[in-house]
Amino acid sequence: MTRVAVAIITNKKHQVLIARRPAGKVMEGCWEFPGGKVELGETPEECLVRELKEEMDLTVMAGRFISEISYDYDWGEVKLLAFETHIVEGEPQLLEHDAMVWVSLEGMGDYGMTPADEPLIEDLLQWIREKTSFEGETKG
Ligand SMILES: Nc1nc2c([nH]c(=O)n2[C@H]2C[C@H](O)[C@@H](COP(=O)(O)OP(=O)(O)OP(=O)(O)O)O2)c(=O)[nH]1
Repeated sequence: MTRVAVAIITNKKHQVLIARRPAGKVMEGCWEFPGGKVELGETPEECLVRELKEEMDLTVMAGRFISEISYDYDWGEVKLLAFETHIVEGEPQLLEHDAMVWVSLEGMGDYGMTPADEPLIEDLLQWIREKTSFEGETKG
């Protein structure tokens, strides 16, 4: 089983950053959350700091754990671990993807996300509803 840490990065409009896997990779053309395989001796949070620097030249801080999803591909099982992730410094660059977009979770259905992401998006919808209603309350 491969553990994969994925970054849920939101902007002020509550849109989430997704990026497209380039030609030549498995699932080429699929959209995904930035992130990657957790290496030996590394926490998922450390993995996100490393991967976001490598993939997008972003300095990030992994925050709260949101949800995990296991999915069986024909080449093996992946477990996606999703964390709320904050940009500390930088603008996202396309170093390993061929496109990126900020999109609302409701609009994500229009993008062909990787199959493992589909059940995760359900959890994220619940998470963002709770988050935005909480923010609404604290704003008075
Ligand atoms: N980053 C990311 N990976 C995902 C998502 N959904 C999903 O099934 N995956 C899979 C694709 C890959 O098999 C794995 C992530 O590994 P990776 O990005 O480090 O590796 P890769 O396959 O792109 O390339 P490689 O390093 O194995 O050559 O998890 C997602 O939303 N984000």
